[in-house]
Amino acid sequence: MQEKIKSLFRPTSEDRFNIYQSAEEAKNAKLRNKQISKVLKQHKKEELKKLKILLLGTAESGKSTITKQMKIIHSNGFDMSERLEKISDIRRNIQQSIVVLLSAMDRMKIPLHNKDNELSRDFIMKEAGNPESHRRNEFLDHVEKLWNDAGMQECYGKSHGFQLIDCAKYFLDKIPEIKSPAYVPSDQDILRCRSLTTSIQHTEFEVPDGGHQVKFDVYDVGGQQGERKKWIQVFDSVTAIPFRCGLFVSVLLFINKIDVLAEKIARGRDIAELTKLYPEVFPNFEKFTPSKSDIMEFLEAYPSYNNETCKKSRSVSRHDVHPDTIKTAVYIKHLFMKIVRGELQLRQRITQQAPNWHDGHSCEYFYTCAIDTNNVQRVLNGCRSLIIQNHLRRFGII
Ligand SMILES: Nc1nc2c(ncn2[C@@H]2O[C@H](COP(=O)(O)OP(=O)(O)OP(=O)(O)O)[C@@H](O)[C@H]2O)c(=O)[nH]1
Ligand SMILES: [Mg+2]
Repeated sequence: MQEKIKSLFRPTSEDRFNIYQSAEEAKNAKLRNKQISKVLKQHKKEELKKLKILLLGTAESGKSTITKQMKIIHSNGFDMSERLEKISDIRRNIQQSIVVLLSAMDRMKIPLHNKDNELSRDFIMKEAGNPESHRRNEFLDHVEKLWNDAGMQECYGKSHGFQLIDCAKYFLDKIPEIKSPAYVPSDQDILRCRSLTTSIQHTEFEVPDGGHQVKFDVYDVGGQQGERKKWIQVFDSVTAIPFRCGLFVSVLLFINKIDVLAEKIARGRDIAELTKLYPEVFPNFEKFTPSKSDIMEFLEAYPSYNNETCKKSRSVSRHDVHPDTIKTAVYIKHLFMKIVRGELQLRQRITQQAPNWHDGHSCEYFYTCAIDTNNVQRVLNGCRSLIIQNHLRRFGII
């Protein structure tokens, strides 16, 4: 389409001087004008049916996991070759996890319970820098022995105190299955697998809405600091005329990994202690008390096998959710909403450039657990209506 528009705009020699020598030339110019209007109209019509979504967030915040869920929910999911391709990433996740755990054991002076496993530890640490060793089953045999060691389990119990990827336990528990030559990663394995994004990933899919198909263009970018300079490229493409809608479209805040938060708190992570270390970033955490409606809203979003029962009873407590989990998630939500509304000053260098950057944005929040397809499906349904409404409003349709 863009090519078509460009070709129509390509100036002829008459256009350059804007002088029409004859009635014939004037007629031709009029005709081309008409063609341009027609193409632009058509383009606008097509753009109306297309919604561009940009997923932004820090590294490991779950952007690619949300994109994978969109593929599962709205596209055809993953075919066999895509599944098999994930095996080496999964094995790499296992290698990364066990090396981090062994280093932590060393630091915390936790010995291996079974002395025979020291051979396995030496093997793994010797191979730590070898990018190919995860491919060998011998490697996984050693990891399996180590993971079953009581000393290793003690170290894992203290893992809230050091940086370990979220999928470590999930894949370490699955080594016997992963070692099998018949292993094919399931949807859940793919969702759990960590591989950092280093280029802009573009996914398209269509969603039925009110009797017609709405096209979604989703851009997933890398969240690591070195990757963030690439974000501007995507902003450019979504804001360029006639894709201008991108810049002022709704901001949807996903407060993700609520299950990880719950698990860390259950394993002894003291959030009050943590927030005290960064009082400027987390002001007044200790004094904060979530309202009854805040609590109910969080519990409704929190994944559970009997969520329906919870919703019906409109309960403000649940035996499987620690009060600190609710307090922390709701606190984070309030913090972000204050920032978006401009009620809380961000650091100087951000506010200096655009003090009213939040003007013109609508911001909605969702508590999410990106590895849970039911949760994401519910959240995406809510987002879809909001995005479509804002989009139509922008084009003056409603
Ligand atoms: N338990 C749990 N794990 C999650 C959740 N969301 C993402 N993860 C895991 O967190 C890890 C990182 O997720 P990604 O989707 O790769 O993160 P990202 O934001 O794309 O990271 P970059 O590409 O580096 O910017 C993966 O192992 C995911 O399975 C969640 O809600 N709960
Ligand atoms: Mg990613």
